[in-house]
Amino acid sequence: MADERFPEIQGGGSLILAWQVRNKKVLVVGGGEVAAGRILNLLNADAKVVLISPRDGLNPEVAHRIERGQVTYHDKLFEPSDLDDPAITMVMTAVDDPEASTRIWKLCKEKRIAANIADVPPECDFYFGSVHRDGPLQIMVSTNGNGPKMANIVRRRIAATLPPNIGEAIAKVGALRKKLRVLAPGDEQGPKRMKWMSKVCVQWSLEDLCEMEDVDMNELLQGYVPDQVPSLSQVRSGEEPGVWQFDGSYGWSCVI
Ligand SMILES: C[C@@]1(CC(=O)O)C2=NC(=C\c3[nH]c(c(CCC(=O)O)c3CC(=O)O)Cc3[nH]c(c(CC(=O)O)c3CCC(=O)O)/C=C3\N/C(=C\2)[C@@H](CCC(=O)O)[C@]3(C)CC(=O)O)/[C@H]1CCC(=O)O
Ligand SMILES: NC(=O)c1ccc[n+]([C@@H]2O[C@H](COP(=O)([O-])OP(=O)(O)OC[C@H]3O[C@@H](n4cnc5c(N)ncnc54)[C@H](O)[C@@H]3O)[C@@H](O)[C@H]2O)c1
Repeated sequence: MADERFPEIQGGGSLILAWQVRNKKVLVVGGGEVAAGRILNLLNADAKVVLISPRDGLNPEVAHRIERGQVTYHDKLFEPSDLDDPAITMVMTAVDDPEASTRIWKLCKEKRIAANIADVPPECDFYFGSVHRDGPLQIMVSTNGNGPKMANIVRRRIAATLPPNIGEAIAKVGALRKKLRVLAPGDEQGPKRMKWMSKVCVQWSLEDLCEMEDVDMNELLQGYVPDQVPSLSQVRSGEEPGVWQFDGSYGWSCVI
């Protein structure tokens, strides 16, 4: 029976997460075009990438990453012992050899290592999606295996509707939240902190958030204790929010 108070379950989706791989070892097998995309995503997430692929099949982008020392490279075909390092948290294969792929997948399952075998959905613990990135903002679109190209099209459409400065505004909010946690540390402040931050995000325009400098943040934070959210112009003029100030203009009102 449906109960309007709670969301209906819609099975068949993926659990979409933002996996933190910073400084964690991820093994990539294969050095073609698909691997180049995987490596880019991993490096953007600050992972330590270990790449196994014979030099003669390297894609130019992958070769560039190796030259720059952005990945740890082993010029060879995959061997089972490559999975012996217990620091490996994830494996991605993008090879043009389905049998090798399946062997690697089985070994990963024995070792309980999460794996993505490009092009073989039944052998994926996780799928990739189409990602839009703007500074700290990431948007991933998944069609859950139905239409990867459609994921690309939807992602582009979404990106086209976003304000151009949204990433910058979010970065400023991140800096403000950091400062707030220093000013008002502790778990007991949590609910007040969260409410106040939400108000700032709702009441300030994206333009004002982008414009916010370090000194403005410090001034704005003065509003935290009295639970007020002054606007950027109030912050800059030192006005208090909600306090009427004479702006130099007179108005008339007639009540008949
Ligand atoms: C999103 C993206 C991310 C990325 O890989 O980075 C991604 N595929 C992308 C492109 C793409 N892949 C393919 C085409 C050719 C056109 C077409 O088939 O549509 C194009 C288009 C192109 O190349 O432009 C071929 C293809 N892909 C898969 C199969 C196997 C199969 O379906 O059985 C086949 C062979 C089908 C066949 O033989 O017919 C499988 C998967 N591909 C996924 C992700 C996962 C599901 C994501 C989802 O459903 O949303 C999943 C399940 C597993 C995985 O690989 O993680 C990236 C776009 C990024 C971007 O441009 O923004
Ligand atoms: N999921 C997707 O989005 C998607 C899109 C296109 C293609 N694919 C599939 O992904 C796979 C890779 O595609 P590609 O275009 O990058 O292929 P590619 O042929 O350009 O590259 C394959 C790479 O794997 C290396 N390789 C082969 N066997 C190896 C082994 N045993 N150990 C280590 N390295 C090995 C090769 O030397 C080469 O560098 C293919 O199966 C392709 O059909 C997936």
